Amino acid sequence: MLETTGKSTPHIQPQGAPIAETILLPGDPLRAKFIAETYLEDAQQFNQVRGMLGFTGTYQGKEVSVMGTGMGMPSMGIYSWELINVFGVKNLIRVGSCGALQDELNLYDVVIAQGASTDSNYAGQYQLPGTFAPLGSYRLLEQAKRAAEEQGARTHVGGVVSSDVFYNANDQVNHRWASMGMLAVEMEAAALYMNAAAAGVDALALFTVSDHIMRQEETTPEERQTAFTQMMEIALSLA
Ligand SMILES: O=P(O)(O)O[C@H]1O[C@H](CO)[C@@H](O)[C@H]1O
Ligand SMILES: O=c1cc[nH]c(=O)[nH]1
Repeated sequence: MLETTGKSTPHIQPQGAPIAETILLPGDPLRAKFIAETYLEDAQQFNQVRGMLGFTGTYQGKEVSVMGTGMGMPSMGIYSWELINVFGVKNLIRVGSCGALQDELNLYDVVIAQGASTDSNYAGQYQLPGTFAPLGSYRLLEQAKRAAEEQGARTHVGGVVSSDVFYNANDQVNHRWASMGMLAVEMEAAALYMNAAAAGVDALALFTVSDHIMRQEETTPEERQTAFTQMMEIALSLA
């Protein structure tokens, strides 16, 4: 466990409660609570600032934390940066929902984001002499793919789009990303991958397909909070 005594940030105040080196990061803090209540033994809450609930416990004897990150790259950017650079977290695994862009994806399928293209300018801060390609950790990706196969989960590995815009005024945007082979759209993975790359730690984003953009199919908010258990179990196996 990482020692947090005396450490706090404007957004994470553990008050001495531990944080593990491996953390699961759903956007929705109630999904974090669900994961802690369903899977963790001896869970202790380590954050409640802004309702962004965080918990630490054990899963099959291994230490693991789970915390909400909110929606969008600025929010993910803050929480993942603080977890990595202040609290020393080393393995960050996003467990999100996504909108499918390709025909072969169905509701509840699992997507593993090998890379995350984006319409955001988050990479501008690094002042690179070109365009950065945000990639997931290959080590975590291999482990996740193996765990998904063992579980028999319908899984797709490839690129996702991390968008700043949920309600886009341009109705062609998703079709353009689909034409470049992107599997799905979501809103945070690129910022997570960039913060991890800048700090030299491992990150991976897993998703459950919550809606199909091209076929106008969707799940309910209750299902988004709790019904994504295959993805959660794959992520927990990475601890
Ligand atoms: O279900 P989460 O993890 O929040 O992820 C997706 O859902 C939100 C949009 O409804 C965005 O945060 C998007 O990335
Ligand atoms: O960001 C997201 C997440 C789920 N579905 C979408 O259409 N977009």
